[in-house]
Amino acid sequence: MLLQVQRLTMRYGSTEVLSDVDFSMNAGELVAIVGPNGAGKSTLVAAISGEVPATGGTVLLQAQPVANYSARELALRRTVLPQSTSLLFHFTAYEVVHLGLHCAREAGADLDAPELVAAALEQVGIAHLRDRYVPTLSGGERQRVHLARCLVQMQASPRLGPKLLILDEPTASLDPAHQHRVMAIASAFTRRGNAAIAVVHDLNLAAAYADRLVVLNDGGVAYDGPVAGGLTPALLADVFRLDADILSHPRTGRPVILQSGPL
Ligand SMILES: Nc1ncnc2c1ncn2[C@@H]1O[C@H](COP(=O)(O)OP(=O)(O)OP(=O)(O)O)[C@@H](O)[C@H]1O
Repeated sequence: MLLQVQRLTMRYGSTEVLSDVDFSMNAGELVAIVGPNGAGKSTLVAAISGEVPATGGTVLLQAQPVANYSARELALRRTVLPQSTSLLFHFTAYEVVHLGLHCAREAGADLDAPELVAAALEQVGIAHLRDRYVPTLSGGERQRVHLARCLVQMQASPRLGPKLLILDEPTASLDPAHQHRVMAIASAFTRRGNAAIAVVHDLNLAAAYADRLVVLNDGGVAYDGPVAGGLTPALLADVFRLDADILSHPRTGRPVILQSGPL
């Protein structure tokens, strides 16, 4: 098991945001985490990434508690694309993506860095922006620079086993085609023997790409399983207060959520 979240409890002050959450994933899976605003999705991924210590319970990455890894050891095993990035220093896109290699270089890895960086820029569709300064890029372009940085970071230590890509609302500032592209990149990453977690609000995007759906609500897991079983009108009504029908995509057979409005 690549990731095991065991009886995770997260509290801010006296407010309990997550209670006894259990959740695990294998290499090869793309898990979409969905849930209403304030359900605890970002809190869950912050605990999984080791950025915020668990109030209670354990998060195991490659069978070791995330709390036991040093920052560098964690950086070689998992990467996080946050909702927004405030790294606005005077670096070019190429230089920011290149930063993804630094943890591995210090660990003594032998890397053909320029090729890896160029391939990642190409993969996220911004090869033409490689020499632009990141603060001058649009929000969506910047988001793709950081996705490329994450991809490079996860190639930096091939000997350390399957990697975990954590995406917290990765598509928020992207146009529709790029939203699909990011999810397809995450999916391709899992097919190379890794795993990815994506927090997404767009249920259709989750339905189109995820292998598994985890629905968070009221501090706990309301559903954990195949996408098709989870996205029912009853669950959408209960958890999201949403009036919706579920159709089947005529070409892919994946669920399509037809939203009529709030309940
Ligand atoms: N640093 C903090 N201090 C106090 N409360 C917090 C803190 N961070 C988050 N919370 C609260 O914890 C709850 C869960 O927040 P979280 O950001 O994890 O939810 P989310 O599901 O990611 O929400 P959204 O969909 O709006 O991004 C919310 O009620 C939020 O107000």
